[in-house]
Amino acid sequence: MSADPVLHAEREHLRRSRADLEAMREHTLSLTAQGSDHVSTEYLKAALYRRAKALADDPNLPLFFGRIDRTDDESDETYETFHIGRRHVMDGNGDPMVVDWRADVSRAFYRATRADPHGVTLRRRYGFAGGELTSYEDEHLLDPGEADITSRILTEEIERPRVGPMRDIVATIQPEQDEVVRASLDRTVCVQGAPGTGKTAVGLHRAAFLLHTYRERLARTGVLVIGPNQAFLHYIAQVLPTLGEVDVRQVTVAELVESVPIRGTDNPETAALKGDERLATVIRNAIWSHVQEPAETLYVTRGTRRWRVPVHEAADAIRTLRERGDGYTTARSLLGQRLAHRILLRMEAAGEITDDRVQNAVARSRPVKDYVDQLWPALDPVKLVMRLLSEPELLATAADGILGDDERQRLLWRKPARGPKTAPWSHADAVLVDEAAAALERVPGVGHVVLDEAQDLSPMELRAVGRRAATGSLTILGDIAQGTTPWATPSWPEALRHLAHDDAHPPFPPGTHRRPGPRGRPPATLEVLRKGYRVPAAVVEFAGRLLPVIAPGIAPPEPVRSNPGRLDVTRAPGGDLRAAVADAVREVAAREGSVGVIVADDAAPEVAAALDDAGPPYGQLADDARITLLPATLAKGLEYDHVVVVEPAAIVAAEPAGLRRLYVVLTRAVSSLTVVHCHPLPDALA
Ligand SMILES: Nc1ncnc2c1ncn2[C@@H]1O[C@H](COP(=O)(O)OP(=O)(O)OP(=O)(O)O)[C@@H](O)[C@H]1O
Repeated sequence: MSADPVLHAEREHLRRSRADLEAMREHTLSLTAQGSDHVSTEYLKAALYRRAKALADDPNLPLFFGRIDRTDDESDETYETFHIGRRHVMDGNGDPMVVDWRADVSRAFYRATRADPHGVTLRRRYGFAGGELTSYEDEHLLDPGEADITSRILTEEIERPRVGPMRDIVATIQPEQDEVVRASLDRTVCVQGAPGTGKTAVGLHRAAFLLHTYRERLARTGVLVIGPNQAFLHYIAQVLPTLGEVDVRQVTVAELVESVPIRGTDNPETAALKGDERLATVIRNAIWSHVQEPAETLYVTRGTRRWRVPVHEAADAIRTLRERGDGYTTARSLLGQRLAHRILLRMEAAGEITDDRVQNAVARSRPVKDYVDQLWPALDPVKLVMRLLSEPELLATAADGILGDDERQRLLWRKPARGPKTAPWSHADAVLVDEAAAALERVPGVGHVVLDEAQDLSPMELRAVGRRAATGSLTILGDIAQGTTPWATPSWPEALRHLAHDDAHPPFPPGTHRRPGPRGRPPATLEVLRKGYRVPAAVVEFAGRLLPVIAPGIAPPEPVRSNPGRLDVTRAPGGDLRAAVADAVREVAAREGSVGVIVADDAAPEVAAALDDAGPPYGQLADDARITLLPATLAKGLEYDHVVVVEPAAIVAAEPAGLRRLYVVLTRAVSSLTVVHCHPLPDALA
């Protein structure tokens, strides 16, 4: 028995909670799935199986990490106690043993302060080793004599060595983060935050919160998480499943717009132009340029009679359809019916008996179909964009008054493509195809989209993301100072404008009357996270020297960790970079925690050779090794206890936004940063 009666009682509560969870699981397993038919029985079976799986106890994760005791406003007497954990656990009577961290009662655990205690008399945090409760920490929020302390449990969580993939932060979500996590589903929230302020963590926890709070709605519509690349997705992949959410799709931007085989790359200028929002108008112009003014009367023969739709009536039908604001294909699909309707009116005027079946038959008749095909031809998004990038005349018409001669030249492929399978598609082209597809027909969206590293997306990419959330909301996470693409967003209002565009109201057809938007999207709010949970003070000070140059007006994170961390800047003795790198990596490898060796992309083979010769064993990004060698362009969003940055000058020289890349790279460090160089450091750092 533990000497401390409080600890003893809490351990007892943990033991009982575990037993209750096991009972819940056994109960679920004992249920027989009995649907009305085979399919629904199988469906129920699967649902029960998943529920039982979700109720499995992970012996290494505590069932609860905190507790609040509350009093109601009237009397100080009646206490309610809630243990707060990753999932809800109830006893045999249905009373809560542990409440889900996302439940409404749990909010006070995260938000209560001495100034605003939310009715909380006691907040308790627990220390755990493995799954076993080892300590606790109490705050009596109503006791004026008790001083504010920095939670040791929070400090330990922040300062623990980082090994393996990203973990959840449910036990220690901070008030400014909780505001974002618990923002309601109808709110789009844009988060600007310096490196390590917890943007990614907050975005994933908001997804988990929304899935819990709006379970039914989101089960139907879905949640989508979008990250910059596979390495990043791999790093964050386990966070949502740990929180019990296994149904969230996590994709890269490239996967989001996957429609053509990518076999080419664009130079930065061309990619920037293809990402420019003017291309949305060019694409719509190209699409709508296919609609012709009718020049001939439409004749339809039925039985012994011939009916006609005169040119001005056909033109009228086409004009009204264009003005509806629907996609090209959607509007096209209505034209046959509209023309048939005109014929029906004539039939009725002539005394014929008609009904819907007659109208449908006329709409599907050969003459009407041919007429529609000629005036409003069917289009395919892939072929349309292929032609736009191959046919100077089509591009010239579509870009008239929008792009200059040189810009049009830049867009055209050097050799016109012969077919969609062999065209030299680039990622930026795939984004154009996505835009074309949306201009033809609206794509179904999801209930919520979490977009990470949003500052790097082009306007056209932002549109592609925004349309996935056309009927939902977004969490947009990023840092203007970490924007490294040539088209990185200069400001959040600008990015939000692209994200919130409305495909139903494209910038075309020009001169036509537009209906007001069918749904007013609520405006997005911008939140700024300031406290930094990753980068220690010494490293913040060093990397922060770049900020006035790369992003004036953006503040560095305010480090929460008490340990100032360690910074070593080493000029390679005798100009031998390889030896100096191997030395540095060997030295930091002796410390506890993960190691990231970050180099200019070009230099990766050389540094790999140096480590092979004289360094400790290491792996590449996918290997999950303790020491990872990684190219600078893949470091974004990741973190390592000890970071060795090799030759900053080379990282800066490698790309136009090289100084921003360097800022990203330097801010991956959790405990120590070692900079090894031969060439002088960039002025701003020196
Ligand atoms: N409230 C918290 N409690 C404990 N750890 C936290 C908290 N908030 C963030 N962290 C940790 O701080 C680190 C940085 O968080 P995260 O990667 O989400 O930051 P970020 O703002 O997305 O950084 P970057 O801009 O570099 O991508 C992670 O290890 C995360 O778990």
